[in-house]
Amino acid sequence: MSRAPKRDWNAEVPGLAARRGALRLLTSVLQQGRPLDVALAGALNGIDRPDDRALARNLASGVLRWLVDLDVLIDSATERALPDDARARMALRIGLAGHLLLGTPPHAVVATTLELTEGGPRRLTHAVLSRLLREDARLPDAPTLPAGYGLRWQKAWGDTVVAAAARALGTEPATDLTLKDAAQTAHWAETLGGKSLAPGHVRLVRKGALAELPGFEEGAWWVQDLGASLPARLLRYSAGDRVLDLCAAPGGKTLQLAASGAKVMALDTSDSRLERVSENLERMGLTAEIVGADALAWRPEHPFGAILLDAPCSASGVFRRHPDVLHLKGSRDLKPLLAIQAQLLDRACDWLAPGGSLVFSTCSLEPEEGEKQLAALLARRSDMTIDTITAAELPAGLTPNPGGWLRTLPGDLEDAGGIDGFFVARLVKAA
Ligand SMILES: C[S@@+](CC[C@H](N)C(=O)[O-])C[C@H]1O[C@@H](n2cnc3c(N)ncnc32)[C@H](O)[C@@H]1O
Repeated sequence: MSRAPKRDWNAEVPGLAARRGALRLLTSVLQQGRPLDVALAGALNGIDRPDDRALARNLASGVLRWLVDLDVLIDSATERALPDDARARMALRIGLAGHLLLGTPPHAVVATTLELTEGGPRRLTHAVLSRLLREDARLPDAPTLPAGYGLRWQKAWGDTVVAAAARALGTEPATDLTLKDAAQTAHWAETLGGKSLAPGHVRLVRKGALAELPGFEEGAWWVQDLGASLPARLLRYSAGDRVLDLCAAPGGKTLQLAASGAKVMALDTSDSRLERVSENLERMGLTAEIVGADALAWRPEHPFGAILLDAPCSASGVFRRHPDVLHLKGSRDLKPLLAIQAQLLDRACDWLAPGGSLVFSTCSLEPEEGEKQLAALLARRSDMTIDTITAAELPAGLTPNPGGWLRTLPGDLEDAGGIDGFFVARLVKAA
């Protein structure tokens, strides 16, 4: 049997390879429910040029940030709305994102969008696009949050936070680095031309290939949002203590704990994600004991002096870096996640030595995955109490909640480039 020749995506209309990649990425996220990062390898397979790959990712990310508003524009130019999953709608979203966000000239937008529509309604697509280009269609100042999230966050945090979330969604966030050696903060901030908001943290101002920056090869830093670095910073332990990083992969917090001298056991149920923990540890020249296990079925041999539980959650707090989280169906259904979080919390409390420290964190903006989960834990366990987080332990500009925990929200540190949405509570077990 003869095989169809492999298609050369790089030998077509200029810019088309990237747009085909963007289309496959968006189909994977919006129709198959795969996170953007997971979809990348498959969707960009066969696209060789790094700039085409980068453009495909930028277009897909732009569409995901501005999806609601791009659809409003498309619907304003058709009498009968195109189905949500129609190829023509996807092609129009990509074409408009290229034009309105990346400045692709109209003739290139029309040529590539019509090619992408392949087998779909070309005349209709052409008519919609021509009308929007002729009328000089614009996007609003900030994206509209996808259905559900605007209302949910308005109820939980109020209008100011919702407006800040919309601004954050429309902005590609700066890259944050965590340093292996916090004593070298000033050195690396200067060498990398970045800004430090906390010891051991550098926020990069310039863009570019991270692997080419000073310090990458030698393992002086890794990429981690400032918010994501706070849970490990707040855990109480001493160098040499046995610390359990429960739900550890891909390992940002494992690296922090190992770099500060703890004897870390990094446990996660996902073998593929644990491979990334091992790779990250190796690049950084750090060590930890890696355990691949379901924490709900596993038992430790000895209690731990400190446990970090960075629990699986909706991840709605990291929408700035991962705008796909706002469109993945699974992230909207909190129930199964809430049940796992509660069970993991109980396991962590049971495995803690008397007087031990527990940090519970979620990268979520949903109170059910933070404040309410904490309240329920305190109500059902008399052996755990809050160990109050103080302002002195946090980067300047962040304030702990009077209840003793930390909640970071859109709008926090906005002038310095913002921070992901996290909930962090520190608890202590009765001695
Ligand atoms: C929020 S991520 C952890 C991120 C990680 N702490 C870091 O900083 O890189 C949650 C992790 O929980 C893991 N997980 C989910 N359910 C689990 C279970 N029952 N047992 C162990 N790990 C679990 C997932 O595989 C995922 O890697």
